[in-house]
Amino acid sequence: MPQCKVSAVLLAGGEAKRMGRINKGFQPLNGAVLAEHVLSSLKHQTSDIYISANSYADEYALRFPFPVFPDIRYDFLGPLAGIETVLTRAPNIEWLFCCPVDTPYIPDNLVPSLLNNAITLGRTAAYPCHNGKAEPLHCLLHSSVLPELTAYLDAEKRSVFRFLNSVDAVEVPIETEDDSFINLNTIEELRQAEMKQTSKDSIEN
Ligand SMILES: Nc1nc2c(ncn2[C@@H]2O[C@H](COP(=O)(O)OP(=O)(O)OP(=O)(O)O)[C@@H](O)[C@H]2O)c(=O)[nH]1
Repeated sequence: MPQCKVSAVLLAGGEAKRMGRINKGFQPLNGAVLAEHVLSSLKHQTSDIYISANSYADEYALRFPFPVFPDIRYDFLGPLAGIETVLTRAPNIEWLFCCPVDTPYIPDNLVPSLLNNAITLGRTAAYPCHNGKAEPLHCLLHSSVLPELTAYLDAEKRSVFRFLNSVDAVEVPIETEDDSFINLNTIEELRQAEMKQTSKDSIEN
């Protein structure tokens, strides 16, 4: 298989309405903030990292050593707008793995699995399916999809899943722990995740 470069975008440009519009990625969970959990996994799986942020772009730029891009259209058109921005502004992207800031437990072999499947099948996009549920926000895209993505957003379409199907993305079954794609949208969900991890730690020790 040819050597491929995979970049990552941390998607942190949403409004976080269900969390009261606070800076979701900076909320603590088990000794690190959400963004740190995701970034540490991305560092092992990708060659360079970009951050897609809007309201809290300055905070991200101060805290993390990665380029931060606010959406180029206007804020809050959804995650595809952040992905379009990074594909447009970041230099030399070949493949881009997209990852929401609120999924702190992504599996360590996720990016290689998506890439292997996309390349083997000659596709320009891939996304995981876990426990029978598609996870389109954790997609891998080849940079060549940018014109289709721009046309899709110009047509005022927003669904990530439908976009992936329109570019014939491959769905990749991922067998891993149940919590791997857990998505924390409220303060209550964050608290529950913290409690679950604490009780898991005390059972293991
Ligand atoms: N760049 C960018 N990212 C977005 C946008 N909307 C959502 N995201 C990101 O996409 C991921 C999934 O977003 P959602 O959970 O649907 O939205 P959210 O803003 O995080 O939360 P809610 O407002 O409560 O729905 C999160 O990582 C968001 O930060 C957007 O307009 N631009």
